[in-house]
Amino acid sequence: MLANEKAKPTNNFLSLLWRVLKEVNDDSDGCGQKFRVVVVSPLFEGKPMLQCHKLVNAALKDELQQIHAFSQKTFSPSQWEKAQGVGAQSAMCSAPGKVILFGEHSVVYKKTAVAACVSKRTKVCLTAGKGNTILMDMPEVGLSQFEVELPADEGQVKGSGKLANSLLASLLEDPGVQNYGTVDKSDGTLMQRLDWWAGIIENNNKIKFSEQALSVLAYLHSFLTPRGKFCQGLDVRVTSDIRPGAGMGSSAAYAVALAGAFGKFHTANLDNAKIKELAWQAERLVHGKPSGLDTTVVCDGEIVRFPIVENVNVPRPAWPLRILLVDSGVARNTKRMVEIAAEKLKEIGTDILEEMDQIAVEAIRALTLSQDEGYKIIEDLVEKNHKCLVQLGVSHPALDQICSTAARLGLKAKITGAGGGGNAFVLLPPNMTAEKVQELQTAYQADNYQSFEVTLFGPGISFD
Ligand SMILES: Nc1ncnc2c1ncn2[C@@H]1O[C@H](COP(=O)(O)OP(=O)(O)OP(=O)(O)O)[C@@H](O)[C@H]1O
Ligand SMILES: C[C@@](O)(CCO)CC(=O)[O-]
Repeated sequence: MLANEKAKPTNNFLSLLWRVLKEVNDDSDGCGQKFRVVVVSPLFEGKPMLQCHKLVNAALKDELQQIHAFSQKTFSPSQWEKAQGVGAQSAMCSAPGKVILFGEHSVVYKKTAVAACVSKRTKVCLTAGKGNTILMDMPEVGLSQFEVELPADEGQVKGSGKLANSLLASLLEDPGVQNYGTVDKSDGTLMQRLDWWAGIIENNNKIKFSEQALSVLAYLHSFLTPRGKFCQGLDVRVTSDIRPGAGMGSSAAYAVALAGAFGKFHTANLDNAKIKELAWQAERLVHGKPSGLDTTVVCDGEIVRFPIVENVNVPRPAWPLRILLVDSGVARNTKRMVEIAAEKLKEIGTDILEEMDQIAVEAIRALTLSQDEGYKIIEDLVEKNHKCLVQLGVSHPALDQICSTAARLGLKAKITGAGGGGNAFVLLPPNMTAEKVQELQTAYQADNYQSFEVTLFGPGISFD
């Protein structure tokens, strides 16, 4: 049996292998003692086959004692790509979610923000499909086995024109788009392709709340396919453990992974700057006015200050920066929340944006200080930033309740992301014990809020 996501191995040995293997073939009829495996690792780069096999055998020394038969094929990533014909056949890319520590909303007005990526990820797999069918699986947004039959040849690509024109009006007018070499407003073929996709979005009754997701796909597909064949079947599978619309950057992770996967599929060798640009454009379809913070942190990983200041990196603090994410369970959409903040700013004036900028700048400084000094400052800034977000009108009674519970227990909390629902985070003291964290979580559970301590920092975009 060829192992795939559905047939994910359950016993310990196979689960361990799963992280490094491309394929596990269980030939044992269920007894778990006979396996053929394919291992792809950068450790094999430049090494003879025998040496690679020895590395695998050494890594699995204990497990191999319990197995009757074990055969392996080893590849370095470049050998694997060659063997697979990647670029023509398949491409995979994943990106993490993020937590905005300070500066959401004010960053839309070019004020300073700081965000870190988290260990939860979204993965996009593209595989050349059969015939002309595009098959999409995006369970996170309720699209499963969504099929689009492409015309047999390019000459038959004709659209209705309505939605495509409005998409194009907002996208192609932007000078950012022009930086991507293949986009040319006067390119009739490109316009027709986008128009055709837009027609599919408008006319298919299977698409309800997930229009945005498909729009993003449509956009990227249209823009990147000039490098490939437009009328070509494709399986698109998006898997994710980031809940959409909860402030954890699901749309950025999706957009970055999609841009990376399409770039790879068409062997376009996009660098991170191009991937970020494409992902930002895709986010424009979802948000309307994204700052670029989310796509930047999700692509670059670790922790970023935004807008980027050249030669200024934000290092991870030398002490454990710990947060508990608490999900209000209230759905909202970022685009609407950005509009609400904009309306509020007209009413209360823009001085608050300067205050929010200073909070983020001070936070970046505090992260470089010692634990005792830095943590105290960060605590204070969490409270101040949350108050500003409340003034901007992007809180919600559930988020207020989450922050009051934290306050009752002597802790500081704030909205993270667009607000209006989604998550808040509670800043955890660096030395807080597991029992105390559990007590806090139990308090949230009593109010029906799910919570979890999230792992901050770590890698951004990945093609493994
Ligand atoms: N796994 C996914 N598959 C397909 N589309 C997704 C996926 N995750 C997110 N999206 C798209 O992103 C939209 C959610 O974006 P939105 O900006 O409202 O929330 P968010 O990114 O989770 O929150 P925030 O921007 O505050 O961090 C979904 O409606 C969908 O269009
Ligand atoms: C609300 C916002 O600041 C963050 C959403 O994660 C919007 C943006 O930066 O684009």
